[in-house]
Amino acid sequence: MKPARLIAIGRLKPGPEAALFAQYNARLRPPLAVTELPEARGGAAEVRRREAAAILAALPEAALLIALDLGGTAPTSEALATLAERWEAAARPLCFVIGGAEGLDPTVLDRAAHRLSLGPLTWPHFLVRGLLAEQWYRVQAIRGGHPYHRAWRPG
Ligand SMILES: C[S@@+](CC[C@H](N)C(=O)[O-])C[C@H]1O[C@@H](n2cnc3c(N)ncnc32)[C@H](O)[C@@H]1O
Repeated sequence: MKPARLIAIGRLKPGPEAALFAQYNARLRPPLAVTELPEARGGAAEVRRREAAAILAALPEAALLIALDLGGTAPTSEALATLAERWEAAARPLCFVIGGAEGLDPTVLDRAAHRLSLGPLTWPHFLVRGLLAEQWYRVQAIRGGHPYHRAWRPG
């Protein structure tokens, strides 16, 4: 896998969510490089705007941005593996973004090359880090033919 960065709102304290992320990120070759940005204060729209300014400032200029967003498309793990190949072929720094409690501002969503949903349920942003790391590890397993991923669907 090519190197990828994760920009995430909030400081993840030691606890189950941090352990989950660390467990899967340690299996990734290479692991996701994480940039944490502080949660903004204010009304919901103001929080989104301020966090968006920080996200866009932290983003490498040529980055291929993948926004974790409930309103995005929710691929199967196999389809995510295919998307990963396409994203890597673009030869741009791959950067995932996870929003805060108020979600991502439209300026970030508009900048995204892809809006990735992990399904229609709303997950806490700190848990999304672990879910993303697990799926990115699964993508690595799918691409490498590793038995961690067992493709099976009920007939
Ligand atoms: C608590 S959620 C924000 C909820 C907010 N009302 C919204 O609609 O985006 C915090 C962040 O976690 C991520 N997230 C939560 N659930 C998700 C899902 N099902 N798919 C993709 N990302 C999700 C998104 O990046 C979101 O900005």
